[in-house]
Amino acid sequence: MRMLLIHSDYLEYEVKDKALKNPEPISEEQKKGRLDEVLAVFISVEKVDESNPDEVVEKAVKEIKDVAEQVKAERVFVYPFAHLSSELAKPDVALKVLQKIEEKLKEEGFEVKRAPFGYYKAFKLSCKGHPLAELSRTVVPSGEEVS
Ligand SMILES: Nc1ncnc2c1ncn2[C@@H]1O[C@H](CO)[C@@H](NC(=O)[C@@H](N)CO)[C@H]1O
Repeated sequence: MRMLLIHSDYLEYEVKDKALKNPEPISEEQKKGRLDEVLAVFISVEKVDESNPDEVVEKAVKEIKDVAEQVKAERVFVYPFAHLSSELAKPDVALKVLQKIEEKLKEEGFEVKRAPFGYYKAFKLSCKGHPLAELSRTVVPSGEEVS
């Protein structure tokens, strides 16, 4: 899994079109979303993660929590982003992983939104620009190699 973490004044998105034949079903309300004072986490779930999705969820949540504590962010925006890897996991696995990351971050006490999966989306982001505002992390199941 590849993650790009951007500490932001805000992130907002608007769903534009289907990017998959069967995207995640969403309500009218989910077609737009915004969070202020947020750690935006753009995530590409990778094929290597398919060998142990639950473990990669745990590792990702740990990394996100660690960065959120460093930048003092209480909100997290989980953003499916298929552009950080050329070895993507299948959509059904990827969606489940992203849903679990969202769920576990909420259990940790964060306010969390997750952008809809399987769509083209317009988005606006205001990066804060401090030294820890732009970070990347890679997590893989134990025993797998980071490519
Ligand atoms: N392995 C994967 N990891 C993360 N997201 C994934 C994925 N496989 C499919 N998606 C989702 O389907 C859209 C089309 O690839 C993706 N859409 C996007 O990445 C938008 N930024 C538009 O390009 C994403 O929602």
